[in-house]
Amino acid sequence: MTAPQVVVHSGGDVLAAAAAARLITTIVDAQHAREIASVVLTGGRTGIGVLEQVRLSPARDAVDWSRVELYWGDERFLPDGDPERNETQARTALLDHVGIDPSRVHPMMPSDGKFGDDADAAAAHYAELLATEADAATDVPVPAFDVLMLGVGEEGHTASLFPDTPYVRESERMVVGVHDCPKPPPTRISLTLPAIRAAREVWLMTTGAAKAEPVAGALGGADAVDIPAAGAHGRARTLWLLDSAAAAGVSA
Ligand SMILES: O=C(O)C(O)[C@@H](O)[C@H](O)[C@H](O)COP(=O)(O)O
Repeated sequence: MTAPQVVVHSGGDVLAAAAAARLITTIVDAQHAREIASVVLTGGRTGIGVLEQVRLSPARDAVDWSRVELYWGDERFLPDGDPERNETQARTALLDHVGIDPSRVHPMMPSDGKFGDDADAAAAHYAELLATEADAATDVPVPAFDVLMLGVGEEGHTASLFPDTPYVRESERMVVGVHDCPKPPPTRISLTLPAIRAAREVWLMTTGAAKAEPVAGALGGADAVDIPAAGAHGRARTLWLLDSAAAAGVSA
């Protein structure tokens, strides 16, 4: 397991701009090394704010967006195009503005898709998709994601893995339908911790005083069942990108 690295920014706006710059260079480097970069997006204000900053950055043109493979770490199980879907928000923030190859964009199924309101079937379908791109570099059936971004909830959830649930304990399946979530909407689809850990780099990005407790807990060695964000780490790097309010409880 990679030891977490912590970068503290003065505020949320700086964090979003700095993370956007980091994402652009990470994609450029991955394309240089491996032709195609694979990136896992997240929902939430911080994750979407980073995508907005990528859109606003002139450096975004350093990326060949047609060679970026895009996945999601979790999705709110809502109808296609719903403004609360992580996919919809990512498209509005960035994807509609750059030359993405539509065949390389892999959203999780909406609740009015092929599987109707069966989130478990939609999750199994996403697991099958990930398995078709599985990479020998990981020991699980998912791609070797170059970078996987995550947000952190006030009670320590990450992706849609909430504390003390069967989903955060999942060790076999790569993708799960998540039910009865405390954060709306109640039904979601999420990568599990084993799938998240297949990523080369995992970035946990969060801001604000309300996140100080889970951040301190996760970095202080909490069990992932209690603080799911504590269980998210990358094969090569685990990076916590925080503002000073969220980092308030982290010991230097
Ligand atoms: O779809 C979602 O809701 C998420 O992916 C979720 O895990 C989110 O990233 C955190 O709840 C943080 O959200 P904020 O950045 O808005 O606090």
